[in-house]
Amino acid sequence: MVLQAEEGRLIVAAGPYRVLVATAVPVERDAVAAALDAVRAAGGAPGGPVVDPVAAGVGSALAAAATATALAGAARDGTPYDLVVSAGIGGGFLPAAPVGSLVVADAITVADLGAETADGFLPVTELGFGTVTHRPPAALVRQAAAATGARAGTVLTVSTVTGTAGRAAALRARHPDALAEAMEGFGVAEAAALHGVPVLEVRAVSNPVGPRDRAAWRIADALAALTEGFGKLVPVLESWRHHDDDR
Ligand SMILES: O=C(O)c1cccc(C(=O)CC[C@H]2O[C@@H](n3cnc4c(=O)[nH]cnc43)[C@H](O)[C@@H]2O)c1
Repeated sequence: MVLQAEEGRLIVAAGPYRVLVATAVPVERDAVAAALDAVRAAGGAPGGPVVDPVAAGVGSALAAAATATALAGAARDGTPYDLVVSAGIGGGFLPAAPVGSLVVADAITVADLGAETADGFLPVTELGFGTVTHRPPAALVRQAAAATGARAGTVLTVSTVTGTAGRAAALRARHPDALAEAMEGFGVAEAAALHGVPVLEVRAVSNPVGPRDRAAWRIADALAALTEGFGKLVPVLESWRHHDDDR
């Protein structure tokens, strides 16, 4: 039963399951909202989740702050979120993640939080601090990848967009399972972890990770892929529950 339906926001059932979708910029938020609108126009999703897309900002710090603020506000209002999704465009490592393809993170790893030494990069964990990887629920990742046709793998969070073949090779050498890089996932995941909420990251590939080539960007194609992918993800979010994750 559809209880409430608004532009850019899908509320299809009264249940407790609520999903916050944190994109970086408004065009990404709108791409997600378009998918939710399409689901609603097709008759809604009985028993489904409340899905709220927000533009949380570019970069890990702003994404973390905005996500934490949204989570805290919802909890304060008695409508806490059950899942956070970091969604948007990203760079894809070739050949595994070509432009226009979709990637679901089975690991959300910050690639450049640590220390540079004469012997190479040391992640912050080896300095005795914090964490460098958040792992989305495995069953949710499997189901999301199957439903959307996305590949599942590591999505790196970087502070600096990769712009050389050398940097791309170094990242792949350190993170052999990396399929994509973007700038917000780890911040969103840190905020979610702070609030005890599971996280998922979905990236539509807008450009290859490698030598800088602005002519090679396909942002419109990536946003279309994000909309299409999110439309297929909604039924997964409907059926998934955190306690299902040992399947
Ligand atoms: O100026 C450049 O060469 C350049 C290349 C790719 C992306 C940018 C951005 O400023 C976009 C940042 C924005 O989009 C996400 N994104 C998209 N592609 C990538 C990427 O290859 N590496 C990291 N982030 C990417 C990112 O999450 C930001 O929200 C500039």
